[in-house]
Amino acid sequence: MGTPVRNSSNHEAAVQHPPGDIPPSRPRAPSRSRTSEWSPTSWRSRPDSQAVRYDDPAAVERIASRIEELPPLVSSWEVERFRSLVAEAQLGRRFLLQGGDCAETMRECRSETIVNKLDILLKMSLVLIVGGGKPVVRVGRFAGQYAKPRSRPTEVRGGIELPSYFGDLVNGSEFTPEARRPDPERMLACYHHAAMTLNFVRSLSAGGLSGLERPDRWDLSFSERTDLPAPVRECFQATTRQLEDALRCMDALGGAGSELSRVEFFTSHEALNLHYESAQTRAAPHRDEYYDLTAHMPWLGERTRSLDGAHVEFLRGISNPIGIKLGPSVTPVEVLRLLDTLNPTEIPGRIVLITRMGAERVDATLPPLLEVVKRAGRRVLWVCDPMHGNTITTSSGVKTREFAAIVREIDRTFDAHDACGTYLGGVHFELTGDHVTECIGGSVREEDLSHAYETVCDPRLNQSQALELSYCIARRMRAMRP
Ligand SMILES: O=C[C@H](O)[C@H](O)COP(=O)(O)O
Ligand SMILES: C=C(OP(=O)(O)O)C(=O)O
Repeated sequence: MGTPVRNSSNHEAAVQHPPGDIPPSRPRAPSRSRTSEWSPTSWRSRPDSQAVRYDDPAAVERIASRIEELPPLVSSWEVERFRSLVAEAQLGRRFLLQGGDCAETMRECRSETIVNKLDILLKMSLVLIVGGGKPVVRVGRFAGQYAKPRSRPTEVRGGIELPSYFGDLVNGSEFTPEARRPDPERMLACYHHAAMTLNFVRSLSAGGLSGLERPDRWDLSFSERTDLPAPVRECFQATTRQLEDALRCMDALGGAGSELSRVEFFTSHEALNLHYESAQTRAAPHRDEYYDLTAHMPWLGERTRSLDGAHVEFLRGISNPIGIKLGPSVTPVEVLRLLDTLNPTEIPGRIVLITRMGAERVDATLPPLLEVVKRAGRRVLWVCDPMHGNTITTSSGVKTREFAAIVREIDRTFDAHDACGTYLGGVHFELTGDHVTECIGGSVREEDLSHAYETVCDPRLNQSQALELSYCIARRMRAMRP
């Protein structure tokens, strides 16, 4: 990592850590003195393939300075705790569940939407804990997932060409010149919406599992489907019985003390708009470490992982755990170079490699990556994102994903890890707790997509599809247990 250049305005408040919380000294962040200088703004000298073309650069600076003064959204000690959990997951002791919107919007910063999102993530995690047999680290794609990388800078509709929608942090999704104009004020508005979301998430999480409905009220009709092979159906039904027993048992114990009664959520988003990310990047008090305090886990996207690019430069200097998306075009050598650059001193819990190959390409593309990382003895957490490699467009031009392809990618990813002797330690989904019709599968057929197609970017799993997936994953985790 580069030598950090300190700047008096970007220090996290010098407060004491809460008693009993993770002390700041472990594990130490890498010394950054070996390579070139790093600062929260050193990314500005590097190419950024997704750079936003603002027409008022002075306004961008003004807004970024304001965000710099505002309180951080998360704290460095929460990030450290998260890192310690990721480190345990890297050793096979935990499983990470990451999920939320493709593109979070300010309009959907509503209590019902947030409650539903937490509810589905909580239910899925319960299925994985009880059915899969591992403690689960819950990570939301929320409270900051407002910026989207796009394949093309502009979009054409009816012969009119406008800038693409790059997420609410940048512009509006409506197809008008006014909405699509990048507006730096949106960074501040999104900061406020992230803060409101996080505030509500924190207060809901404090209630633990107490608000969770019992499985007998969940929609588990998928587990009765006669087209499921009998052993799968039996496994699903056994998982439901186990869940009911576990919750009854927890009630009897008063909910205290068990893994099931502790509900912790961490936040994540793609660290895409570096004006926003660097404005909230602070040095921890009395330490030579910087944290991006917009989220516990920022990630590097498939479109922004170029080794000499701005995003790699920014992420190499912060101490948060970071996700790295890996698509089918990445080479084993590139992966090793990313690890050398982003984790030169092998900090436990630092790197989460999120593979998103596409169901039909996993078998050819994943094993060489697993082998090279294993042979190099690098410590990473492998996570499967079965969404981004499986996007298709219907003949009427609607972006969707097939549930069956998503399950196939997960199954093949588990197979590849089994064959290589590596641990698949997490999954990453675009999902919502609402009853949308964006992905095909279960009760949603292609002709139903228009009923409740609400995403502003890519299609998300709905509540029942997401729940069914958690059963499929639990089944594979169970098989993987010694
Ligand atoms: O979520 C991922 C990307 O932002 C999204 O798939 C890009 O979509 P596009 O190819 O329509 O730009
Ligand atoms: C853009 C995303 O994914 P990827 O970088 O893998 O395409 C995403 O997860 O929002």
